[in-house]
Amino acid sequence: MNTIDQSLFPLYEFAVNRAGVGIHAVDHTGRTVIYNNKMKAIEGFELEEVADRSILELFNLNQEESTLLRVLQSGIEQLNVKQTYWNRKGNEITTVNDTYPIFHEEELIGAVEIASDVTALEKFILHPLRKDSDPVTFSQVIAKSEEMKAVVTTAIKAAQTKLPVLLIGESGTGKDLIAESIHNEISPANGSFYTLSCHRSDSSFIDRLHEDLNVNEVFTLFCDRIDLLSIPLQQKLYSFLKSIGQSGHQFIASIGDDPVELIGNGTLLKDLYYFFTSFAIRISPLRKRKEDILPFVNSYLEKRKKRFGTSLDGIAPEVEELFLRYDWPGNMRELEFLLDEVSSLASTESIISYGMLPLHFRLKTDGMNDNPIQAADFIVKPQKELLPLDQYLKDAEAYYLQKAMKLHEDNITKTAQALGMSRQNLQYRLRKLKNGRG
Ligand SMILES: Nc1ncnc2c1ncn2[C@@H]1O[C@H](COP(=O)(O)OP(=O)(O)OP(=O)(O)O)[C@@H](O)[C@H]1O
Repeated sequence: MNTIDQSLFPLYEFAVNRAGVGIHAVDHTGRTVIYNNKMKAIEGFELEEVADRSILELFNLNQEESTLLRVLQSGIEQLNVKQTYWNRKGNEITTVNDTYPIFHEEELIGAVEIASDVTALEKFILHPLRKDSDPVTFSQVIAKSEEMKAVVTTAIKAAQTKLPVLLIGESGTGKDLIAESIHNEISPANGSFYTLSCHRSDSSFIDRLHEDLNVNEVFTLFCDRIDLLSIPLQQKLYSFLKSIGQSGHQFIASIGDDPVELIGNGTLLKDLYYFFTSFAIRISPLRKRKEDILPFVNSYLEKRKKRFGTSLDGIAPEVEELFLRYDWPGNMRELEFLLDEVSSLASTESIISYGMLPLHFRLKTDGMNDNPIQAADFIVKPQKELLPLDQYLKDAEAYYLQKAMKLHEDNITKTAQALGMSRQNLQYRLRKLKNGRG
């Protein structure tokens, strides 16, 4: 870069950081060199965590999975690649990515990924099973766990008394579903069910509430994620709610975190919290009530079969085990999304096998083990029972191979070279390990 270019650098930096799309650039070795503010927001990373680390390390990806690396290797651009995933902060994100190789004087010097965050848009696209479906009622809520049973019991009570309700739970736990079920449980029935989505940041929608809601009918108003509104907007909403009075309406709100914490850190207005909290209903994350996973899968497959005549009606034991072990940061929505993806690709299969799971899910869950082997397992201690030598050597081999693979970014050729063995031999041992893990 000459001096003139360098003096323009603050302009470039400003423009990149202000851009409404995520920008991630790597140099020819795969090191991150640009990672703008929007990309940080999308992927839930901070710049310090990203700088000077390869994308393989960052995202725990293998080479086939990373579009940036694929483009770096092939030199061919990839356009309009849609990805849905749960980012570092556990938020569901859908992006459409364009990834370009960058050449300078005919030499490939890096690659740039431009990501458009279409998460909000995606929310408007209904899942196939919810399209044209019957009104949502408690009969559709899967509640095998004690936690979920208690949620349903309290929610029914709230519908009977018509007192305001505050639903508390992570994204995808079913707050929306419970809100709509409460509305449809009310007897005699309320008029319209309005959802006020607080995910948006403009204030005009609160100003328009007086016009948009028909205050002459008895309605249900669900204020979805009030904790995402700024405090001045929460104040505005609170004033509006007080001005219309309760007069038979059902008021429901949802928040994504513990209210005490939210009030403490200034993200939730105390008055608004008290307005809604006649009934505070906490919906636990799915990882804390795994009994609900398989009933949900069965009910999903049954509904899909009925509606679309698909042949899937169960899951293989190894998939079942994986589903029960996985933590589901995106909760039921993540599970539902995964089932949508698998079933849309299925043709004549009747059972969901491991091989039918999408690559991104297999990669996330690969190596998940109840007791992953740790270095400390090889230390011989007087109070520890000794393992038979065979077992010890097998565990040591597994540990050593895993570490060696990680060191070489899961590259079989490089790892085999470093360990002084053939690729085939390494592949055979890795396969054996994987099968042995069952
Ligand atoms: N217990 C359940 N039984 C059946 N379906 C469920 C259950 N919980 C969640 N779902 C389904 O999972 C998906 C996500 O649920 P929902 O949209 O209600 O979550 P949410 O907590 O409102 O998420 P967000 O905070 O992101 O708005 C929906 O399609 C919903 O029908």
